[in-house]
Parts: sequence; structure tokens; C-alpha cells
Amino acid sequence: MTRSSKDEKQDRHSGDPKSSVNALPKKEGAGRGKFTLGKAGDERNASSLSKDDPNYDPDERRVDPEDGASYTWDELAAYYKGKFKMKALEAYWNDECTPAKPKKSRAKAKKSQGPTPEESTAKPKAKAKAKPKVESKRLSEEDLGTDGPLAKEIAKVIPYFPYKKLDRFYDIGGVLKHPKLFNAMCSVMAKRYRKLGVTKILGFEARGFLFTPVAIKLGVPFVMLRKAGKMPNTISSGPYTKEYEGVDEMCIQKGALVPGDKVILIDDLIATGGTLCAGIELVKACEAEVVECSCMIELKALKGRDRCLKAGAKDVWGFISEDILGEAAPLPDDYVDDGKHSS
Ligand SMILES: O=P(O)(O)OC[C@H]1O[C@H](OP(=O)(O)OP(=O)(O)O)[C@H](O)[C@@H]1O
Ligand SMILES: Nc1ncnc2[nH]cnc12
Repeated sequence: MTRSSKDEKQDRHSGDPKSSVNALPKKEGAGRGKFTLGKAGDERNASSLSKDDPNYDPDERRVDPEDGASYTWDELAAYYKGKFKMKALEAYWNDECTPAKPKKSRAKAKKSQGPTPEESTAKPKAKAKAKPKVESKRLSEEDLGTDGPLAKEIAKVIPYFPYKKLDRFYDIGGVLKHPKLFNAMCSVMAKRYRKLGVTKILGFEARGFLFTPVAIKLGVPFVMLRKAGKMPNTISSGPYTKEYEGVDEMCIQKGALVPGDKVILIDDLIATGGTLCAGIELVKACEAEVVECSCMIELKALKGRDRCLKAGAKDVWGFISEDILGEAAPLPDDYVDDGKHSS
């Protein structure tokens, strides 16, 4: 059984590929105003995201794909309290609910006043009245797969440039202009690792750091792997090379991992695998285990995957292959390759 099909089995809902991946089961009596917030102060208890939790932002609103309306975490937690386990609800908030567009007037009002007590009790009613509307993108089973529909959507916004003397340097800055798409990317990764007992996510300087939301969604620490000379008290890999010229050295802080940690190494892209192998070396030096090397893009022809497996990673996963990356960036007449190596 593959990892993803194992995940499918453990999901709460049907194997219908058209069905939503993480949708909460349909609610009995939902939308009829039966639910109350309970006693004042209960809202906080309903939430497992406490005030001290770095994920907790009382003003953040997300769209619930069940009805297309937006809620704060407290409103959502209060609404579903007693109906679903908090862990399931947290996963739903992180993976399925999408950031809500702030309404101009509400955003301004919030800035000056903050939420009123009336607002927090009014929302379940608003939820009851909200008409279903498809506003957010829900992940289908196909979306989770390499080169699937979601991967294709993301690939379309990652153009390549002639850069650093490569014909095709993929500019992943393109996907960052599309927050919903990038959130979906991180949700795919989080979903993939949710049931594997992962204890830490490790990301590589610099573009690997973009994937901190995966660790946040999983509720595990994110550990920075940085190039030499950027943080104190480190251990260092040996020198390594990449697809383009120059030599780097990767570092981890002493004590960042403990023996037995099960980690995912995340990066935006695997080419020769030099970077990931440096990370694998560091994880092994800490007596921890690389469950998987996880990359948004895999340039398969460069066979980085084989290098990583040989170096000791249990698995390597890429979401987007070069088969679906084909957008050449339009180049201005005065374009020059201004790529320089940092070291
Ligand atoms: O598989 P490889 O051949 O090792 O190449 C992949 C690495 O190259 C890039 O990092 P790089 O350090 O060049 O740049 P960044 O600092 O912009 O992330 C990319 O983000 C990967 O980490
Ligand atoms: N072809 C490529 N595009 C973007 N980043 C890279 N890092 C290594 N090879 C790369």
C-alpha cells in the first residue's frame, strides 16, 4: 500500500475521488440556529488553539467550505463543539478552510475597535443563514497526486528564466503571488505527513523556509537548515554542489534534533540532490531519521532522488515534474542573466 492510499483509508469519508478530502461529516440540524455558544468564556475552552499558541490569531477569518461563509477560529470551534474532535477540527481549519478576503469596512472597523461581544455571539446565526456557495478550492484526491490538477495549476504560475547559466531556472516566486494556491500546496504536504508520526519539519535556506506553514498546519516545530556562518552553535555538513556553480555548506543548530526524531526535509526544488543530501547527512549525525524528502518541484532527469535514497532518506516525493512545467517567462529586450552565487 502506498503512503497516500494508506491515508485515504484512514480518512473519515468516502473514497469517491470527487468528494472533498477533509470535509467534516454533514451536520445534523446544522444551519437551524440550534447551536449556542454556551456560557460567556466557554468560547476559549472550546478552542484547542490557546492564546499562547503561535497559530492563534483571534481576528483571523477563514472561509468554511461547508457553507462558503467566513469565521474566526473561536466561532468555528464553538459552532462545531461537541460534534467533532478538536484535532479533526484543527486539521479542517488548517487544511480546508481558506483565508477570507477582508471586507474593507470590517477590516477598518476591526483595526480601530476589535471584535465586539455581539459579534462573537451573532456569528453562529450568520452561519445558520449563510447560503452555500463555492468560494474556496477544496482538495480532491486527484489534487494530492504528483502532476495532478492542482500541480498543473501551480506549474502554470512558475515560469522559467535563462538564469545562473541554466536554460531553465524555475522562478517559484510566481506561486507566492497566489496565496490560495500556495496554501493548497502546503495543505497537500501537511496532509501527506499528518499520520506518519513526524516530529519536526526541516527546511533549507532560503526557499525551503517558505514552507513553514506545513509545520504550522501539523503543529510540529520547523527547524532551519542554514548555509554556513548564518547562525550560532551549529554543526555543519561537508561542502556540496548544486545544479549551478558554487559550493555551499549546510548547518543545523546543536540540539535542534534529538535522537529518534522523525523528520521531513522540505525544499522548493530538487535538482541534483546535493542540498538534500547535505541535510540527510546532518539528520543522520543527530541520530534522527529522514522519513521523506519533500519537494514542490522535482527535476527528475538530474536523478537527485537516487542520490537521496542512497544517502539514507526513506523516500523522496516531488509534486510537480518538468513534464508539466513549460512556461517560459517573457523576457524584456534588456534582459541579462544577473545570477550570482552567494559564496
Ligand atoms: O538539488 P540541488 O542541485 O542541490 O539544487 C536544489 C537547491 O538549489 C536551490 O537552492 P539555492 O541554495 O541555490 O538557493 P536559495 O538560497 O535561493 O534557496 C533550491 O532552493 C534547492 O535548495
Ligand atoms: N533549475 C533550477 N531552477 C530553480 N532553482 C534551482 N535550484 C537548482 N536548480 C534549479
